[in-house]
Amino acid sequence: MVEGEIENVRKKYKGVVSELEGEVKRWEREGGRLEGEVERMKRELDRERETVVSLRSTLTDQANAHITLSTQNNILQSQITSLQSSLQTDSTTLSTLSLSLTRATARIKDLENEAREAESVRRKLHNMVQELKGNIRVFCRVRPVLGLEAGEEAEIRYPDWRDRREIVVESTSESAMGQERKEVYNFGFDRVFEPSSTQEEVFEEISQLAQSCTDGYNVCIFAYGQTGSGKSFTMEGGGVRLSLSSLSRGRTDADYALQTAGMIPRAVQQVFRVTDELKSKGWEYKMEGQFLEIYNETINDLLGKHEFDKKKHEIKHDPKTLRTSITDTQSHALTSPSQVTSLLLLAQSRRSVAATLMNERSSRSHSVFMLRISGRNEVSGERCEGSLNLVDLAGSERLVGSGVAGDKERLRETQSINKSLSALGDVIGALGEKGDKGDKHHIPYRNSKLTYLLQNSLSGNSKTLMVLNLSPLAAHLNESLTSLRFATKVNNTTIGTAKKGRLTS
Ligand SMILES: Nc1ncnc2c1ncn2[C@@H]1O[C@H](COP(=O)(O)OP(=O)(O)OP(=O)(O)O)[C@@H](O)[C@H]1O
Repeated sequence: MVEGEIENVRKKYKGVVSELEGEVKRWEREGGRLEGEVERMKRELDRERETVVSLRSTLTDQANAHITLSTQNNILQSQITSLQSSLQTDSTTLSTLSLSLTRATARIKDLENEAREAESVRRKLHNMVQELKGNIRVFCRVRPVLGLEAGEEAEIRYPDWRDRREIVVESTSESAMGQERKEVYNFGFDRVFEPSSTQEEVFEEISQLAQSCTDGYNVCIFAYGQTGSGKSFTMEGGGVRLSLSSLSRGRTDADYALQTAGMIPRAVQQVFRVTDELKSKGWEYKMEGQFLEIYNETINDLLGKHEFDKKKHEIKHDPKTLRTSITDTQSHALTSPSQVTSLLLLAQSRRSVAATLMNERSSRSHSVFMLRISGRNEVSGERCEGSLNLVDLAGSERLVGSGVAGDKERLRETQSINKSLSALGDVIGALGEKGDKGDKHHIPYRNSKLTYLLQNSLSGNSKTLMVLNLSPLAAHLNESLTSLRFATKVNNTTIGTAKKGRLTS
C-alpha cells in the first residue's frame, strides 16, 4: 500500500518534476546567456575604460593647446591695440599731409598762373622789343626727318631752350692734309622751331601778327627755303597727303588734315573769329581773297574762271587808296572758313594739274594768298583797311650741274626764281636803308613781279614775317647754310614801325 501510495505520489508529481526539470534547464540556459552577456559587458567596459583614458589624455592636450592659444591671443590682442594706436597716429599724419598737399597743389596752381602771366608779359615785352626793332621778323623752322631719311641727319642743335632763338649747325669736312675739321655755325632769329614743333605751336607765334590785319595793318608772311624743306606744309598743311607714320598710328584723313592744318587755314579761321567777335563793338567787315601763282615772272590766277589761266595780267597800284589790283583776275568775297578751304583746295588742284604738265612746277613757282579786309564801325564812324598776304616762295636752292644749263626751260625757271628772290632780298634791304635816308630812298619793287605785287604790303608801314624752312638732312647742309645766311641778312634789317590803315570817315 505504501508502495502503491509512493507510486501514486510518484505519478502525481511526475508532471511537476518534469516541469521543474524543464524549468531548471531553462534557468541553466538563461544563466549561460547571462554569463555571456556579463562577459560582453565586461569587454565593453574595458573598451570604454580605454576610451576614457585616451579622452583624458586628449583633454589634457586640448587644455594645453587652449593655454597656448589664449597666450597667443593675448599677444595678438596687444599687438592689435598697438597697431590701432599707430594707425591712429598715421591717420592723423595723413590728414596733416593731405592738408599740406592741398595747400601745395593750390600753391603750384598759383605759381603756374604766375608763370603763365609772367610768360605773357615776357611775350608782350618781346613783341615790344620787336616793334622797336622794326617790323620784319624771321622765324626758322626745321622739318622732321621723314621715314626713309633716317640716319641722314645733319648735326643741328638748339641750345637756347628758354627763348628758343638760336640754332647751331655743325659741319665736318676734311682739310687738305686729310685732317677732320669741324665747323660750327651759330644763327639767331626771332624764334627757332625744332622738328618736333607742331603747326599749332608755330601758329601761336604768328597769330597776333596775322590778326593785326583786322586792325588795319598790311601783313606779309613768307615761307622761304629750298624744295622739300616744308614750306607748303607750313603754309597750307599736311592736307590729304597722309604720311605712312600717321596711318600706322591709326589716324584718319580728317584728323590728320585738322592737326596739320597750315598757317593759311588757321589765319583765315582766326580772322573770321575775330571779326565775328568785333561785331559786338559795332564793326562790320568785308573780306575778299585771291590766290595767285607767279611762274616765270607771269601771274596766273589759281581761282580764275578756267582751269588754265592763259590771260596776261597787269599789276596796278592806286596811289590814293594804296590798293593793289591785278587785271583780269577773280577776287572772291570770303564768307566762311569752309568756303576758304574749298577755294584753297581748288587752287591746290590747279597747281597740281599744272605741276604734272610742267616738271614739278609747284616748287618752281611762288604762290600768294591775298586776303583783303575792310572794316567799318557804324558807332564810332571809324573805317580800316588791312591785308594779309601768305606767300609760299619757290624753292630757293641754287641749281648746279650740267643738266640745267642744257635744259632751257629749267634755266629760265631758275633765272626767274633767282631774280625774284634776290629782288625780295633787295627790297627788304632797301627798306632797311630807307630809315637812314628818308622817304626819297628808292625801293626796287619793280625788279620782280613778286615784289611789285606785294609793294603795298612790303613797305615800312607793314608787318613782315619770313619763315625760313630748313631740311634736317646732312646732304642739304650747304643749301641750309645759304638759306640761314640770307635769313640772317633779312633779320638784321630794321624797317620802320608799322602803321595802321585806319581811316576816319
Ligand atoms: N613739320 C613737318 N612735319 C611733318 N612733315 C613735314 C613737315 N614739314 C614738311 N613735312 C613733309 O616734308 C615733305 C616736304 O615738305 P613740303 O612739300 O612742304 O616742302 P616744300 O618746301 O613746300 O617743297 P616744294 O618747294 O617742293 O613745294 C612733305 O612730305 C611734307 O609732308
